[in-house]
Amino acid sequence: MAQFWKPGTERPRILDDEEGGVLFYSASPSSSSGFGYASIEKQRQRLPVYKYRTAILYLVETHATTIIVGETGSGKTTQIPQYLKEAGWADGGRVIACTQPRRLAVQTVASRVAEEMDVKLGEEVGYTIRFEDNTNSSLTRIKFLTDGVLLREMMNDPLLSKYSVIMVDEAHERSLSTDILLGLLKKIQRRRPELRLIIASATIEAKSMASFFQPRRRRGLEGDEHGSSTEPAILSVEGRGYNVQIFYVEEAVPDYLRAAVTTVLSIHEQDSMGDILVFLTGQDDIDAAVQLLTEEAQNSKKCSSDALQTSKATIKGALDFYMPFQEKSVCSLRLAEHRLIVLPLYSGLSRADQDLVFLPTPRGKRKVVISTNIAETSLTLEGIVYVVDSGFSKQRFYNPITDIENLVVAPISKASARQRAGRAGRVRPGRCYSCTYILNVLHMLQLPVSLIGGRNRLYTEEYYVNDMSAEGIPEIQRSNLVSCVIQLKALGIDNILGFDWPASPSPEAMIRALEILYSLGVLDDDAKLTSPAGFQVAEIPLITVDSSDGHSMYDVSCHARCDNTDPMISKMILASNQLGCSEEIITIAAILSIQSIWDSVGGSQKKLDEAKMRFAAAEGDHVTFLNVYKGFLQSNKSSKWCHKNFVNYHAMKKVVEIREQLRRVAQQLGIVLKSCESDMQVVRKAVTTGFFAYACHLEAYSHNGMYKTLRSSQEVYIHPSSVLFRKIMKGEC
Ligand SMILES: Nc1ncnc2c1ncn2[C@@H]1O[C@H](COP(=O)(O)OP(=O)(O)OP(=O)(O)O)[C@@H](O)[C@H]1O
Repeated sequence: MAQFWKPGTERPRILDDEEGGVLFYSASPSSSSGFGYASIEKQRQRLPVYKYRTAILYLVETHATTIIVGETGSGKTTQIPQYLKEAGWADGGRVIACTQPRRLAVQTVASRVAEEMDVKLGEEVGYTIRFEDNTNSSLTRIKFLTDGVLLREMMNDPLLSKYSVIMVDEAHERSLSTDILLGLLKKIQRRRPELRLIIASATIEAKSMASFFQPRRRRGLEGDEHGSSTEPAILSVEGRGYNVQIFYVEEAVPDYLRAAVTTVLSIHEQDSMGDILVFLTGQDDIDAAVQLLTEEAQNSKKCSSDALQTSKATIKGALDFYMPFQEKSVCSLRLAEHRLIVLPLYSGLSRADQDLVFLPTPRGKRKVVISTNIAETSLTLEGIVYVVDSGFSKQRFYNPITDIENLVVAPISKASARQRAGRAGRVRPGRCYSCTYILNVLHMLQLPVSLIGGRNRLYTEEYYVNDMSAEGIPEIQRSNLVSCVIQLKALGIDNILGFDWPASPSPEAMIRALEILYSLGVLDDDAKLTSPAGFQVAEIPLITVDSSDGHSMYDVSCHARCDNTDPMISKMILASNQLGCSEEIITIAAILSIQSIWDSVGGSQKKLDEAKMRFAAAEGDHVTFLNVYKGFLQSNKSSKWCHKNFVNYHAMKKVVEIREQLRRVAQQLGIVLKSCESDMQVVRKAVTTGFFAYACHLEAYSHNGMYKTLRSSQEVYIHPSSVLFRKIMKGEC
């Protein structure tokens, strides 16, 4: 059977690498035992990483960089910062930082560590994510933050001088921000030899990471003036919390979404109690899965008989429990009657909706969390026993020649699959039902992966066979680099092409990014930030949600990952100040940050199109968005109104949340908050000021709505989800 990972089998140990000068350190493997309901201190001591406490502290003391590889759930994230603090690394006002690629992980891990240390979150242990700083400058000693936020901190403190140790966690993810951060930290180390770096992950290629941190001019192991070695050390933490059994489907499944839903129902019918975590790709998939689960559960005999046996009081108790959050989710209410509580989890949800997944499951119920890869790393959801892995995620792919960035459903890497499985087995044994086997089958049969359920339209066999690595392609090599360039420029890195990257970006993408920034007036003739526009654009924090579960393919603009900067949106906001339409443009910017505000699941495509037409503006989607937002406010932010108009209530709540944050940023930048009332001409001008690089013209001879981009004569079409699609088809535009 084509299994690529079996739990229980020995993970290959990392060996000495004398040539590369990498030190290997291994303490005796730990034997993990059951946790039971031990005190928090006992639980901490039973984690595999505990046996390595002394070794970790020794390596951090004696090496500038330590790379720690340990199984998921072994205790890297929650324990190592505490060990460092106990050993005095936070004395004298210094701070220990631990970065995460995702905001949700930052918040949950920080609260767990605060709980373990029995301190109030925001004091000794705090966190910072974009727009939210829950730290105290004089009290906080352990700080969790996204890698993007740490990059932003460098704008004020380029050497990150308050930090004694920086732990870059989940480094295998190789997000854009992580790679920029790693390059900059390496630079900082040269200026601050006393700074300690820890690079941690369950699935990182430790040797290649170590060779990146090798000093260019080898100074040997005798060390620097601080008595520590500049050679990186690698530590392998052996052992895991609980066993996770892996199951693969025997044959290729035609539709991973249906397969995932069926697996959930069969677990529910056949397996013992325990919550289920399902990994799908994005909001659309997840909403569809919730819908399917509802329908299937209603047809399920077992569920119905269970529902009959469940006393009314129990049902009512469960409904009351989830009522504040579920009033809009009719599906979940119906499923609660069948003992299943289904909760979506993606970054486009408001924080309150995301928090639901952490609530304890009511007695006699089973919680099903359907998530994007937002839950793939660092999260511990206590009740999870079963993981169902679709084997896919949404990934961005940028083509610098056509300047088009698409977010496509693509196969995940082995590293991701291990991380997903690792969400089980953290507080009790678990099981992972993996659908990733279908990829191997297709590979063996030499079939294009795009055959799977028709969901992988842009994924070729050639890509799979030749390019897909065990760890996935670093984001920097498949992204638009506009936001990355502006960040480095803002940090005073002028020679971007000569920057020391862990993985080099393509020169074409880099040149294209420089071109765009120059044309936006953000960079001058010497490729330096202009004043004030360039600096202001760099100041506006990114407003898009995590791209990893992000945007529809319609949004081909440069939406970047969390806590970055999106210069086109920033430029649009700045332009709105002069044009007197900042209120409208901030609304548009907030909506652009959401995957979709439309509810595509509740009914037929025809009904959705009709609903869209009720808001449609001749000017296009941006003005249509304003109409939807206005309607939502007029309805008093009603979920019923959303349901009736095929508008996604969760998304609209998130829009309101982001809009508020953006208004605050705009005010800080001195932008006057002003509405242009009904003058949509100025709104269009502001949008064009930001996004003119994507201007295109309708080909006169074209009968099928073909446009060509002004810049590269690339053929493009209006996306079917646009309100202009119908008009163009009817020849009205
Ligand atoms: N919120 C929580 N509730 C209960 N137990 C938790 C919680 N967070 C962590 N734990 C326990 O601590 C263990 C270690 O978690 P930690 O996040 O430190 O592991 P890790 O090695 O960083 O794993 P990963 O790489 O998967 O994030 C978990 O396996 C779990 O047993």
